[in-house]
Amino acid sequence: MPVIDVKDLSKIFGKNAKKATKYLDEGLSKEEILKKTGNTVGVNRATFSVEEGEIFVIMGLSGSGKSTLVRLVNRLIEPTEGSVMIDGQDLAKMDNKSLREVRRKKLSMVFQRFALFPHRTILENAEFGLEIQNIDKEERRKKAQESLEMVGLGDYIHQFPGQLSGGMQQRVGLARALANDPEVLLMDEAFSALDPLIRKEMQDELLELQESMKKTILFITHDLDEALRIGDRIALMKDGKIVQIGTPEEILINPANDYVEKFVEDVDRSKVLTAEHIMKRPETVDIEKHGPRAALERMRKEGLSSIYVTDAKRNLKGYVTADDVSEAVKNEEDNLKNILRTDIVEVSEDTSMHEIFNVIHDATVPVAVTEDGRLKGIIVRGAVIAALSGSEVSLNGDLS
Ligand SMILES: Nc1ncnc2c1ncn2[C@@H]1O[C@H](COP(=O)(O)OP(=O)(O)OP(=O)(O)O)[C@@H](O)[C@H]1O
Repeated sequence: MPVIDVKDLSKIFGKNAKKATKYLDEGLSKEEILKKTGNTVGVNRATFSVEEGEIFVIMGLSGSGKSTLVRLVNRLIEPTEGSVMIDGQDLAKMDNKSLREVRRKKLSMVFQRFALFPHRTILENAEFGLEIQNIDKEERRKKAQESLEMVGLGDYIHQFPGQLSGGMQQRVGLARALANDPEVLLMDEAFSALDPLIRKEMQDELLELQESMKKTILFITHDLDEALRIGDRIALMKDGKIVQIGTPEEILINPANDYVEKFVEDVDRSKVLTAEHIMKRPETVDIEKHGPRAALERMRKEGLSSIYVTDAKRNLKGYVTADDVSEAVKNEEDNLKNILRTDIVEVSEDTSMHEIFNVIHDATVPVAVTEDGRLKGIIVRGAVIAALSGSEVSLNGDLS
């Protein structure tokens, strides 16, 4: 069951919501509806679900409806239509008390402007969420301190916000949200006020924290690079509508329409795509079963100038070239061992294209994708170039 399940969620601002909804059904644009009814379409029939432990990013330009959407998710604003389920519970069916409970215990919000109290210490700020839940002092101190330590502020707990840098203040905001130990973190442009370098640091830190804490995170941003960096999946919004939901790779490789394509046009693909997305199934021979003759036959059949060699368990042993194999056949050798070449660069599935590009740029050796020594795939030069330039190519199994 998804932790957050949103269906056909809409928000129309203004007094003529019914009429505006009708126009939406008729396919009128946000602008046309504003002209005709004076109402603003905040969110237009958004449907998505967020799985446990996932970082789901809502991304879009200013005014596309991100903040409205996140406020609908924690029901700070009432939807015009549609439903929000948190852990299978329908927010619309809750009375105020249960709603407050859900907001306090399950959902914690991290804001852009930190929203810290200037006259409270860092520790007192971090324990604020627990304080309003009437958790006793000792326990909330302990929890607040733990979460401050988690974000690397263990030594600053008695300082005041004004004594901390922007990045550190944002950590306090994060620690305050974490002290609640919520299931879901709602992060609304949480890093947008930070300098680019600090921002990147915070993104890294969030990803690192997430490795161990495995929260479900709904992250709002207008920054595409940020979305691509931290999102497991991204929902791209335009004029209140979600125009595409997908992993960063899906969005880059298969943009749903011209808008998305234009949007991602300038992205540095090499930083986002990894070996996994471009690796191909390799042709192999098994060194324990196949000699030069079998290898040669195989290469001729497939039109290859070289072929990978593994053992029966698919552990990568090396590769052999057609020339060497022909020679070995001529000399009636019965083993591939003597002609085995091992100058292969091994990468893992999550090695970035950027790194791979540097490798294939500098060397002519084949690149193999392995995991614990087992051959999972191969990287073909053409695929790297094609992926970086955004086009698809068809490939053969050649090593070059
Ligand atoms: N309270 C409101 N009353 C009327 N219109 C609103 C209200 N809140 C938001 N809107 C409108 O709804 C649309 C979506 O706004 P929203 O703030 O959700 O966008 P956003 O993507 O979060 O933008 P930003 O990044 O600038 O905050 C905009 O056209 C906005 O003008």
